[in-house]
Amino acid sequence: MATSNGKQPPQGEGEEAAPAGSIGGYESLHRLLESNLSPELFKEASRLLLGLNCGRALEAISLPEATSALAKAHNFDVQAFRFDADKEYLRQPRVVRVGLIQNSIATPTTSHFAEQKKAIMEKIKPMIDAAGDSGVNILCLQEAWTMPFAFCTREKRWCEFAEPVDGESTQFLQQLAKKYNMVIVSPILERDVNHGEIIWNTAVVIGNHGNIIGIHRKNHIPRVGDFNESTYYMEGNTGHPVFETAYGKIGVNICYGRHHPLNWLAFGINGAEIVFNPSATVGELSEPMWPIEARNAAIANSYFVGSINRVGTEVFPNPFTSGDGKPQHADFGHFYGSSHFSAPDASCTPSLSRYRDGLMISDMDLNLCRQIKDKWGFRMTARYDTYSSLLAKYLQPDFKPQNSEVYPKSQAGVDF
Ligand code: BAL
Repeated sequence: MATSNGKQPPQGEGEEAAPAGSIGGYESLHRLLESNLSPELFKEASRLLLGLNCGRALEAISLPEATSALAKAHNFDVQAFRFDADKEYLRQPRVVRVGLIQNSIATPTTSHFAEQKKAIMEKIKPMIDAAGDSGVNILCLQEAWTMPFAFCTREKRWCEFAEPVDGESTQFLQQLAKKYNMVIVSPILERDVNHGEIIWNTAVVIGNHGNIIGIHRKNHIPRVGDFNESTYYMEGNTGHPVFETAYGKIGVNICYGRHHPLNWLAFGINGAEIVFNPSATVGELSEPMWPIEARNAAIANSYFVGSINRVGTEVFPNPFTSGDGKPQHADFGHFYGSSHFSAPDASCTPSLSRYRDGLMISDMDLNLCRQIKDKWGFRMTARYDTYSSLLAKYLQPDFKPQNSEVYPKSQAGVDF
């Protein structure tokens, strides 16, 4: 159920310009197609783009009026869909309601840091209330949600946004987790007070009783485009933890880690049923990849994936360059939102807007994970022994790729 019609007509002559980040005035590709195709054609396009769950298109689910009222009052979108599983003889359905929040920053990056943080918390509070009012069991926020994604600047003053695992933002969310009996995944900039106050890109997992279940630190740190995150933090040291929550087993693959299939695999091997991908990424760099990588991870690992990306363009006081010879600039470009869920059966929800704040909710029957494992047998047929020995060899200094130079032609002239 969407609160905004999402069908922005293309801007005609003299009309105000299309919203920044829209697709010619439309919120998303899905909305563009919905507005320009016949219902029959749109249904076919949706089938091809979003797949089918249990043989049918995903059904939207209706939410309480309180949720719609909050969305309208605070100008964010809400969409909600349901993933079913086949009925089983020996197991009851295990339906979990999961939410994703995407948002822009709330004040300019030139504002006082305390004001920036406070304004973001005030902005997402009604969105979390909407999730709570809707009965969301597990909610995930976006990467480094408490701050602008300032890691392009290489300026170390932005480290002041870093906080201990049990710091201000965790305390803010613990109250809401208890209030709504909701697990909350909170990706922040962590100040590791027990290890020289170094900084990590960390997801704090807060239990539905307001307890801190655990943390995960971003495993893979980008050195691409303006993403100068390696200036601030190192690769994580927490492995691939899967957190046993009251509602199911969850993992967190933070942003750039989505480009690494083995990262996704490790969470699957550790038993994840839902893996969240809290991210911050921009169109020119990654948008063609965005709908593919998480969906493929869900398929390959037979689990659900919740992909979250922030929205908006964040302009910083001091220009910087990407070190690519191009002119200096003061922003990353447009963070394109497009948060969505992917399922193990290759179906997925439409995406949230490319430019508006939004809450995406999904009911998912976790029984689907094992049903797809049984159907496709990807874990069974994975031949991990083959790949683990190849990787072990690859790590040796004297490794040589298996190709014709290494394996001389056979008598018949056929390469091995
Ligand atoms: N935060 C890194 C950007 C990307 O992987 O798309």
